[in-house]
Amino acid sequence: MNDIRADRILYSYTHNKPVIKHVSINIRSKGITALVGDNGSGKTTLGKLLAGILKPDSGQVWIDGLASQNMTLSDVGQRIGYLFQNPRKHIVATSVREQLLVAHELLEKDPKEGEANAQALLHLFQLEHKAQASPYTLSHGELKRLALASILFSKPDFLILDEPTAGLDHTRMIQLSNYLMKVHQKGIGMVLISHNWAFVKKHADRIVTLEEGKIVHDTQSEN
Ligand SMILES: Nc1ncnc2c1ncn2[C@@H]1O[C@H](COP(=O)(O)OP(=O)(O)OP(=O)(O)O)[C@@H](O)[C@H]1O
Repeated sequence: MNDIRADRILYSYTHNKPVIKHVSINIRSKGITALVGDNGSGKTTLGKLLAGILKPDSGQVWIDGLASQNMTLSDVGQRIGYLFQNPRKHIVATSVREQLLVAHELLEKDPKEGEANAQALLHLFQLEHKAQASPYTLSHGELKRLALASILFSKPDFLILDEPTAGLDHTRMIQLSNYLMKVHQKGIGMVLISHNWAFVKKHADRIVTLEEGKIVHDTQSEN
């Protein structure tokens, strides 16, 4: 996948109150970029704009060379996996296993291949014992892992993860770290939106700081 590029994007939820103010940024498709900043500085909004979930009021976001305005959610979903801050937003099925397979079935792909992929992800995210359980009975950490697994199921080229460590205990956080490193080694770049400084320092090769809807720092990390 090519880089994601934002050109002077402006975005308001409420008329004339922009929360993203003429932001330009080029996100390298193989890198790990952290978006940091205070609560309300616009990180989630910028993440959704870069993911093509929100469309800018003015300016342009280019995803893999295509203008986000002209892309459907399915177009962007095939390229970018977006993890919502609230993992419940991902749940569309009545069992953990089904949650992973649902996109595959919708696309009418080979069931055997889907089953093998689901099994591998359940194993990786230590959810095998919950395969038949309802997603609504999972703990927050389990739900977060399921949400990540369901994003990765469709093998996106790029990930945008909004607060991936929130609600995870130390052990789960280390597991997530290890997993993201494996994903990155496969050439998948990501944007990490996070308040977890240790996590950001460990993974990001670039740290972009937002303040009131503007980029105020953009630094390469020592990684
Ligand atoms: N759906 C919405 N409707 C109206 N205003 C919104 C909406 N979502 C966010 N905002 C406002 O937009 C601004 C930026 O919010 P955003 O969630 O992007 O910030 P953030 O940096 O991700 O914050 P946090 O660290 O708390 O997650 C805030 O002032 C917020 O109140």
